[in-house]
Amino acid sequence: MDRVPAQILIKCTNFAALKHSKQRRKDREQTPYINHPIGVAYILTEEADITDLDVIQAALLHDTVEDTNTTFEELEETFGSAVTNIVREVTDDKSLPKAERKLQQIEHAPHSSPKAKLVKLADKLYNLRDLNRCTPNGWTENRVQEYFQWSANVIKGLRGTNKKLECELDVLLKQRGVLEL
Ligand SMILES: Nc1nc2c(ncn2[C@@H]2O[C@H](COP(=O)(O)OP(=O)(O)O)[C@@H](OP(=O)(O)OP(=O)(O)O)[C@H]2O)c(=O)[nH]1
Repeated sequence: MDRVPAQILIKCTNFAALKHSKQRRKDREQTPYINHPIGVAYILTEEADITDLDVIQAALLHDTVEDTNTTFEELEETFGSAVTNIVREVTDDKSLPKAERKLQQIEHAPHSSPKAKLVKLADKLYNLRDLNRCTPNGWTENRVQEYFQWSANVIKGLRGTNKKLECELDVLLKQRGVLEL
């Protein structure tokens, strides 16, 4: 029997919640990590009017391989290749040194698929808003500013994908006086 959207989305949400269950965000309140992927999916549905189920599923699952013991094979078996390939596109290679990883995001952004670009734009929007809400433990003001600048360089390669998300990001970048290099 065909599964309806509610079943598909709750399956993803439950999978991500179990995988991220022991993780917390870096903010003072140590917010449960799952708030982030759910928030990214929420930005896509509520602010960007995205209804594509593959995109919403990928948003819910986008940090499972990068930040938990989840493998791409596990995602393929559980959610299929369309969703897994989007997650693959937005997953950093954590075996690389951080500077290299950050550079790769800038380089890969313009070559991503439109669906992966949507997830990336919403991910960046969530993280930049989060930085304005609360500075992560141990971050200096300079590190926050550097994160905004680096994000602007990634966002440059994602443009032409979704007007609403890009406008929201522009407001945040402008407030910080950040220009795209
Ligand atoms: N703003 C903010 N970010 C937090 C918080 N807790 C965890 N993060 C995560 O931290 C990452 C940014 O921190 P960095 O020091 O630059 O990167 P790293 O954790 O990957 O080494 C983001 O990872 P990411 O999702 O992989 O995104 P990206 O930075 O690679 O795009 C973000 O989701 C928080 O409280 N506030």
